[in-house]
Amino acid sequence: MIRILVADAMSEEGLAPLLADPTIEVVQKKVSEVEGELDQFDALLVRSATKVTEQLLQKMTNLKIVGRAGVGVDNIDVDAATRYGVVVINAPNGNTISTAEHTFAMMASLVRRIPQAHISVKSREWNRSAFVGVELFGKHLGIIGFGRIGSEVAKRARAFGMHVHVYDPFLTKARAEKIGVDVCTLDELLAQADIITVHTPLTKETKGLLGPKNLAKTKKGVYLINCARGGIIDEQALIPFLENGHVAGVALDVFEQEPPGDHPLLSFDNVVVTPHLGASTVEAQVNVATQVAEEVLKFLQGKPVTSSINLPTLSKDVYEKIQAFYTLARKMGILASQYMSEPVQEIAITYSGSVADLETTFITRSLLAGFLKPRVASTVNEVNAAMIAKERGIAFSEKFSANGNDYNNTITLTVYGENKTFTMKGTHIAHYGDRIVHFNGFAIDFAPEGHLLYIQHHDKPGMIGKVGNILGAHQVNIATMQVGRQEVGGKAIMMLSLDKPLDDALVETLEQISDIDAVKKLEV
Ligand SMILES: NC(=O)C1=CN([C@@H]2O[C@H](COP(=O)(O)OP(=O)(O)OC[C@H]3O[C@@H](n4cnc5c(N)ncnc54)[C@H](O)[C@@H]3O)[C@@H](O)[C@H]2O)C=CC1
Ligand SMILES: O=C(O)CCC(=O)C(=O)O
Repeated sequence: MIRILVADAMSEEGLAPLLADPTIEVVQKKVSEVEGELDQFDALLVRSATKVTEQLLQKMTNLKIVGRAGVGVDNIDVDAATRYGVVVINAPNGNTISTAEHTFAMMASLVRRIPQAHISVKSREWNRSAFVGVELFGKHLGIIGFGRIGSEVAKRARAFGMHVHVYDPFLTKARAEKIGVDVCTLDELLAQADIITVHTPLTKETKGLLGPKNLAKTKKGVYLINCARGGIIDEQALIPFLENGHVAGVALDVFEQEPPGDHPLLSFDNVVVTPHLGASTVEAQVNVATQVAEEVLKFLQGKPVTSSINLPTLSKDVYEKIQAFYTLARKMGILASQYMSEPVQEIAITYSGSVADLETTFITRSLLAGFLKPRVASTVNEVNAAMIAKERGIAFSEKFSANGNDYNNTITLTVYGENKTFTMKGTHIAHYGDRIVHFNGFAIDFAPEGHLLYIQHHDKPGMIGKVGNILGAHQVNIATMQVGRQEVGGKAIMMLSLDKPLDDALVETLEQISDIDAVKKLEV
């Protein structure tokens, strides 16, 4: 039974695909309520309240995926999750419209002083002259961060007759022209805008982006809005600008600390606040919960996910094309790791023929994961394989060649160890399966599956019989046997596929046979 912990409040309608699956148990409780059973969950779904820290990840030893029902993953230690091989996904566009609309609601509230007027009327006052606002029509709106939400805000601003100026260092000219916005530098935006709204993630570049220096470059009487992340507008820096009237008003949905407690900004009449409500609409909550539930379900069924933060994103089409090579690469990694039972410094992979045209990042990660698995005590998978290889000083590289070496496709793997170098070549043949066609310098043809026994010997009559007799005497049945040699009478190999794993004692017996140089059990 798969167990999923839904640690923050989420739409039941959105969770329906998980709740309907009889193989899944969904537990809707806070982390603190399931402390004793944290090691039993396969997936964890959160919004922004639950902090997915390294300590929590350490306790959730069976965890495979964290789903964030929303955009920002700043409440998740993604680096730690990656180290532990836990996939992190989010729901990037389910709450875009809600947050853009909330930004507009904040903008209107700010310039028409709606919250202040509301409180006044509720206090039984009728003071119309105290709440004269300004129009949005004809005003210059500066949008910092022109992604999903920023661009939806721009569309609405144009419908209101506003002039839109955009600053986003990662915005391509083509996209800006397509949407028809005025792209400018940050300084130009600060100098022109009557209202500035921020829609970037919180990064080390955007933290304090509107701090003392940049606030001083804004127009006198500017309005500021933050419905993105607390800290993009420096809260402390705002105070003198509000006190001296340079900033006419601020609308904040997000805070550096949430909840903000008794924050000095809350005492200003012209500071309008909401408790992180950008995504809090029925529609957005259904959207994000549905997105994240569907993605988690796909992941747990072994299908590709499209909104991962720490895995390369794959479309269904691409996944279907690479799936066979992904499996072949994993098996090659496992075989090579067992064969090279010594420290390795480098893994070189060459993709040749049709596989060279595919998205190979995932295939390479699969090979690395297969290679590292027998060597690493903790979870190793496509999420953390590259990171673990790096940590352990194993360099890896990819090369591509149009020529498939007599096959439609091949993956060639070379592992450089402290004492030796090992090479293997594999291919995938449609409707037939995976084959290893080159192993340790020998041309051969075997399926990388099950209990394999590699024997390196001298090419002499009777070798197969000697091995067969010993295995037969110990009731070990040989399912298949492939042989290869470099030259007549020279070095040769046998690759046997057995019906059961071999005892170490039997391996030692086989090693005693004269003219046998090496015997290795390989389990795939
Ligand atoms: N208040 C709320 O409830 C919600 C808040 N958010 C927050 O809103 C923000 C925007 O979300 P989306 O539009 O979905 O993200 P997005 O990723 O689509 O857009 C972010 C944009 O910021 C730009 N950017 C990055 N660094 C920048 C910099 N140094 N200067 C200027 N631009 C920069 C990026 O190029 C990108 O275009 C995020 O912080 C997200 O967490 C999102 C949903 C709900
Ligand atoms: O879950 C929420 O309500 C917060 C949404 C949010 O901030 C985000 O999606 O980045």
